[in-house]
Amino acid sequence: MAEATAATTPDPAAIAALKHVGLVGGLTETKVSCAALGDRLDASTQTASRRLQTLEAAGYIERDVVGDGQWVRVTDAGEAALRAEYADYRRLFESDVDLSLRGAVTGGMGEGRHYITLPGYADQFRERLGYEPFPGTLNVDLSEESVRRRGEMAGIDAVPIDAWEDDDRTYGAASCYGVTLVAGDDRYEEVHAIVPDRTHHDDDQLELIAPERLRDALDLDDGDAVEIRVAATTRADAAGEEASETEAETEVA
Ligand SMILES: Cc1cc2nc3c(=O)[nH]c(=O)nc-3n(C[C@H](O)[C@H](O)[C@H](O)COP(=O)(O)O)c2cc1C
Ligand SMILES: Nc1ccn([C@@H]2O[C@H](COP(=O)(O)OP(=O)(O)O)[C@@H](O)[C@H]2O)c(=O)n1
Ligand SMILES: [Mg+2]
Repeated sequence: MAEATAATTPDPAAIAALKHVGLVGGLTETKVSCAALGDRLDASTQTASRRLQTLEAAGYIERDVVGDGQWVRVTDAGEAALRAEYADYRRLFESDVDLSLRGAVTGGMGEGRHYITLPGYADQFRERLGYEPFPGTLNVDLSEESVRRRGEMAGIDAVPIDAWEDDDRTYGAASCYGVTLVAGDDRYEEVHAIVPDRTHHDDDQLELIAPERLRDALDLDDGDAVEIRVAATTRADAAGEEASETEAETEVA
């Protein structure tokens, strides 16, 4: 079984250039000159040009060079990177992140069951999530809008599942986000969206685990619309709780 690898991520300087392209209209399409971009970034025209090349190579922008500049459009991957930045700021300043993703139930590659039941993962699920998941992952094909918004999950606290190895190979780490799965008038609260570091799926699929077979619990078939409400606890919340606990302890002492 081939192991998928993550693509290289542009550095913060390239992300700053991407933000500027977005601000001048690049989320649809905009004409950019490297001289103006350089001014804005306090860098030379050559540096600005290199940043655009980096962003293009990473698949974050598409470019069409013309005589007096270039038309630039931020791609979905680029927008997701900007939304991940946005999530960091929300985490800093907001305690109530409201993220709801939508999509349709779909079948996957039949591998979820294998991974979920491996002892190296199953033991961690039991200890850290407090339940033994049904063997498999319910796959959700996210809407275009939700594919763009899923980058915001970076700002929400996840339960980490560590990498491990056996005699034959290594197994990658994963993050579990507490979610509520809503289907019509029914909902299932004890669900986690599991995001493996290594996966064969693109960003458009989100995998869910739960103590029960969700297709039975919520009477789901392929194609059924579902909403995934990501729990509104952020690191800002957690920091606030820790601070008030410390204050309370100080008062008692
Ligand atoms: C807990 C967990 C760990 C995973 N670890 C790996 C891994 O180490 N290497 C890998 O190639 N894929 C890994 N995967 C991803 C699977 O290869 C695959 O992308 C996905 O889980 C298939 O699910 P499906 O059968 O529902 O389509 C992992 C998946 C899960 C759920
Ligand atoms: N909590 C869960 C996990 C998996 N499932 C389903 O259980 C089956 C096995 O999961 P899987 O991940 O091995 O298979 P696919 O998602 O690749 O089809 C699939 O039909 C999933 O949709 C579920 O209904 N509820
Ligand atoms: Mg699955």
